[in-house]
Amino acid sequence: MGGVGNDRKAKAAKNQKSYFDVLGLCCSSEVPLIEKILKPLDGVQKVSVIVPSKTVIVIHDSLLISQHEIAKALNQARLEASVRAYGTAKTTKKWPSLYILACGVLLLVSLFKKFFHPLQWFAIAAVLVGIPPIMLRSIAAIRKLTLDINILLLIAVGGAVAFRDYSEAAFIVLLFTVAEWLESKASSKATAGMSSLMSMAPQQAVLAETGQVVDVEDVEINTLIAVKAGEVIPIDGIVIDGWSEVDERSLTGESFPVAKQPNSLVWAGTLSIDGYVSVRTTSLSENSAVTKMTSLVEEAQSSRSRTQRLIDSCTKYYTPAVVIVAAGVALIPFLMRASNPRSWFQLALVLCVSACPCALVLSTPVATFCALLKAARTGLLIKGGDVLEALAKIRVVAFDKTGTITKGEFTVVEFESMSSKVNLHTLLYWVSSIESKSSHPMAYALVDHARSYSIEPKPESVKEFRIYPGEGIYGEIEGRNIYIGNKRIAARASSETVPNMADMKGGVTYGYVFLDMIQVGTFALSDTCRTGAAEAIKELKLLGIKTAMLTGDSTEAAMHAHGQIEHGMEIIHAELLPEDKVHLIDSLKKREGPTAMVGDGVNDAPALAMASIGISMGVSGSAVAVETSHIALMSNDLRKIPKAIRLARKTRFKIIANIVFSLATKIAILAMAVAGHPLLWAAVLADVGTCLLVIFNSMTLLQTSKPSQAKCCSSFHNRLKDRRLQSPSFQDEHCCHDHKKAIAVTDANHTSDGCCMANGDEFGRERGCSSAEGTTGRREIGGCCRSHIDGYCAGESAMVQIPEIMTEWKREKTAAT
Ligand SMILES: Nc1ncnc2c1ncn2[C@@H]1O[C@H](COP(=O)(O)OP(=O)(O)OP(=O)(O)O)[C@@H](O)[C@H]1O
Ligand SMILES: [Mg+2]
Ligand SMILES: [Zn+2]
Repeated sequence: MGGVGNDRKAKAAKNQKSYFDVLGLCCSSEVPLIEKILKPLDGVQKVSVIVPSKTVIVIHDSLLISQHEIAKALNQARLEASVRAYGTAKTTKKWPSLYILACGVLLLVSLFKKFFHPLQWFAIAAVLVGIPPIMLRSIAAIRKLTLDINILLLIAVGGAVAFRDYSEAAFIVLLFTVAEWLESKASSKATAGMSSLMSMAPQQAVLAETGQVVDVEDVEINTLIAVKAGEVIPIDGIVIDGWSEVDERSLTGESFPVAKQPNSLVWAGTLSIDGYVSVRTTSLSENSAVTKMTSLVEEAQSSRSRTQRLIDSCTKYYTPAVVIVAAGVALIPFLMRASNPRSWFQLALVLCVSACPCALVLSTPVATFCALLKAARTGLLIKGGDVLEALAKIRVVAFDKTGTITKGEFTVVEFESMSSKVNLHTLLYWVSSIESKSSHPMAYALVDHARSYSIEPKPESVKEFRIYPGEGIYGEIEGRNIYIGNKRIAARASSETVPNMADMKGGVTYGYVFLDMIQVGTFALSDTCRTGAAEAIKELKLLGIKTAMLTGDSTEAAMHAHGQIEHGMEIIHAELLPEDKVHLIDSLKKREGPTAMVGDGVNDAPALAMASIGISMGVSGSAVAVETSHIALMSNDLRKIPKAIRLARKTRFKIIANIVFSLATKIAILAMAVAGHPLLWAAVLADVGTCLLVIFNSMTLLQTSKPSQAKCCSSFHNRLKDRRLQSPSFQDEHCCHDHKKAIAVTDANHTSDGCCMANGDEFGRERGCSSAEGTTGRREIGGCCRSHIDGYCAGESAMVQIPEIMTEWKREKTAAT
């Protein structure tokens, strides 16, 4: 490890990010308190508070202030803070504390005062046992000049005691402490989800050459690391040697293992199930996809959505206003010597308790948090509550073609020299050398094609290189000017009109090679649509959303892709320049309403930025696209898009329900109080009860919605875990049979699980495994023909999804031979 690594480490050690579990954080009204405590401290740079999971994240200079000092500062305000060890979820209080229990028992005893009057004093004891934490937090809040629920509650309890309603006072204290405990239990579930995101990547890596174990922060780019079966990959990289199956669920949400061989990309935080691989790292640990993902989820948490900002600014005035009114209600009749100051006083206390806006304040962030967490777990990175809100309103989804609807993995169908002066070998050498400087998906295919003729491209011999977006490329090699691209580049290179090749063959992308104004070559490329693209478009239609295809490719290629996705698109535009895409998105936005754009970032980053919501094809997409987009698909499964929209709509519904519910209860309690029934205990119950209900209502977003999928997958995972204990009989087939219907219609994962029987024609067509083949006795495994498996490995190279069933089959086969 060189000096750079040490420097970086020194820097990292200085600016530390620490996580604290703050159990005493009961509602958003305490956020300002925490900020007021921490911000003035020396060395504290940034404080973000995640209310739903009771987490405080502090970026601080570890030389100036330690984690423990920060925790201590929080604990002085009785916030029950503790430093969260890396990646561990906090241990939740399974049982309420002894104080809460004692408070409850004492209150119960006091209820027998009717039989023996002095028992009423037990209620006072109950208050005394239960109130200290509330009192201490109130003192801290008063010191920082903030008004929070603890103070309001203290006033209410004080009032009840003043009226000698000892049981009522005790009841309020008990209600509040029990509710707090329940809340912390509920939020721990959310925290667990969050820390499982955080702890995905291990902190140490094994160097492949020496076997030495080092901290991941010390591992530099291009270091060889070793990953054994059962280990989690520590840093993003590329497989150099070995073979393994990797469970990428943590990152992509896909629950099927992915086969990795040399040249496959692997991601930090994913689990190597079997085999051994050595990996050359391609990023620093702090830049790996999973680290970015967690920091984005965190950022999304601390950035507030529009609804939330609105609520926050309202409640800023609400609490003080209600407290002032309450004071007026209590004091004015008293000063005016009204006949019954007691009932006025009670009304004032009810008002006071109702001044706590916690349920309303929680209504958006908890729902947003749960939705974002749920999304992240399914391989969807949504950057913030605002995006979620906008997503629910989307009317049109526009798709880029190459690399988005199609895989962007071209194969060269034809490559011909058209001039007697240039032989094929030379032409391939020129073309591949120039193309090796381009990152267009077509370029990779052409370079590979040349390699298949044992021609090694030499990018260093290309003198001048230019990219014409939407047209092609230009390069000077060995003193010759060469243009490669579509009809447009042909027009640029020469004044002659080129023959329209699409008339001759159909449906593939055609290219031209020009040498000094003369056409010297043609080529034809083909690409296949992604699995699930057709389904995704159908789903969007069901949601009432229009779909559009915007492509820079030829009309023929666009129509060909359109045919493959069952003619589902409503709007198609081909032969677009990057700026045309931007204009089209703009006009779609004006004409149809909020428009989302899905792209891979090759030439469509400006369109992604113009769209109401830019969705990028995740890990395989370009880095720019992932940065500029609002949503990133961690796996390239387009079916995640309708899923995301459903989630967004559901979240919006939950938020509205939360707001209506929390406002309605407040209004009901206030109305009753004004009408002459000031029920203090009911006001407290309504306050803490709505808080809890809002949390539980939002947490239902975390649940998995499809029971059929859950069933099949969970049995799959159980087998994955202890597969060695299980007999290798093919229960998979069984599973697929059982879930046949559900799988064929709904489940994203199962189409790739090697179960063609269930998926019949569709599968066969997509994988090049016709049903005819299937029936001619080649169905060797789980009802899948053999050519199918090969098709898998060949077709999807890096992102192959070889299901367990196939591995097991392979293993059995090797055992047999
Ligand atoms: N490096 C290249 N080599 C050969 N042809 C190219 C190259 N780059 C672009 N072209 C030609 O220009 C056309 C338009 O390219 P552009 O990148 O705008 O769109 P695309 O990626 O093919 O399609 P989409 O817009 O759907 O992603 C391509 O279809 C291709 O014919
Ligand atoms: Mg593209
Ligand atoms: Zn409250």
